[in-house]
Amino acid sequence: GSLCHVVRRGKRGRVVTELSRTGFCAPARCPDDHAATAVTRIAARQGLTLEALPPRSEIEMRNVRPLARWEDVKLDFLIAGFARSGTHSVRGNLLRHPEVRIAEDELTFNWGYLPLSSQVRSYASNFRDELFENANFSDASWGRVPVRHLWGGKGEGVALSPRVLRLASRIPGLRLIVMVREPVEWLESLYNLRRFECLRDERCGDIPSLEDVVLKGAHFEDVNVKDAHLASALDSVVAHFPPSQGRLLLVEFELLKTRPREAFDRICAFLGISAFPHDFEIRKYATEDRDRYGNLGPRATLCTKELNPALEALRERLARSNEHARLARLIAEAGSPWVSRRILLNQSHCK
Ligand SMILES: Nc1ncnc2c1ncn2[C@@H]1O[C@H](COP(=O)(O)OS(=O)(=O)O)[C@@H](OP(=O)(O)O)[C@H]1O
Repeated sequence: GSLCHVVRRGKRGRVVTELSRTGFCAPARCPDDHAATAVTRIAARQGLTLEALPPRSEIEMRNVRPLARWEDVKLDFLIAGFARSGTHSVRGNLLRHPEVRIAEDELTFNWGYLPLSSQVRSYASNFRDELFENANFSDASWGRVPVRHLWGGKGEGVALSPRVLRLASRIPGLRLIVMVREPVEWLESLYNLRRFECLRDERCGDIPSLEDVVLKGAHFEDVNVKDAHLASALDSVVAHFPPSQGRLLLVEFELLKTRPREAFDRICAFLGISAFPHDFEIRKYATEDRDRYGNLGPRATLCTKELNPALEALRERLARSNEHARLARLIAEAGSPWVSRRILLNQSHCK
């Protein structure tokens, strides 16, 4: 397939208008003339004929770019969300697993209905063999080194995008791992990271207070109180990657935090790879933000007396959509043998 633009050139050959942007199917090695004929026909159907255009106009096909299919993407698993829920820790430890290769790039999959071939190629370059040549997989405690490596990646925004979820579900055999954190604590963590990132950036404008984010619906970057309704996003995840088909694993942040070995046993079983050996040190990643941003002031927290009204308002807001009960049900239905008290009993991290 190809994506092309039809433009009109005016006097002196300047492009006057881009008349249409269209996609059509043709063999990848289709000669230019044939492609031009196809495009001229498509343009004519839209009323774009030479006769219909002002004198001296020309129709020109430019920027023809070959398309690919989502089905052409090879990816075994994606850590698809949610941000601030331990996704770095899952990625970092799986990266040290000899049966797994993990893409260096963040995999946002922010592609169109048909991805460009160049997008698929650039994505696949994450898995070029030489990328891993120097990796050390000779740890004796792992025993046998496997032949087949699973290809994985992290794209923590994917779980929040029904469009990308729908398209990515076409990737053959793709399975998702989604980390779930109690929504109040999650919003607080996201707010703090984005605020610190913003403070570090000189072009950053006014940053609303956490109180205003909660009480007045103020938002900046990707911080929006509406997104704290994680269960609604998860409904979409489940619809496109049904756990009953083995396509989705939901892992609670609390499990990762309090019983990391169990969390990784579940992840390895889901992926069908060997469990981490007992002497493997499960590491924490992205937990150092607090230290990194220490010089920019204290973290905002909803747990102070002054912010108690905001905390209660957020809890009420979430209660109205039955957020915690829905999360607990989704986690249990996705096969988790354990749901934390934090989510099951709607316990605030402040207590
Ligand atoms: N193993 C473990 N134990 C306890 N806490 C952990 C762990 N791994 C990550 N974290 C906390 O998770 C937050 C970072 O999550 P992510 O890696 O998903 O963040 S990111 O969106 O990809 O930047 C960040 O949360 P906050 O510190 O509350 O902001 C990390 O401290």
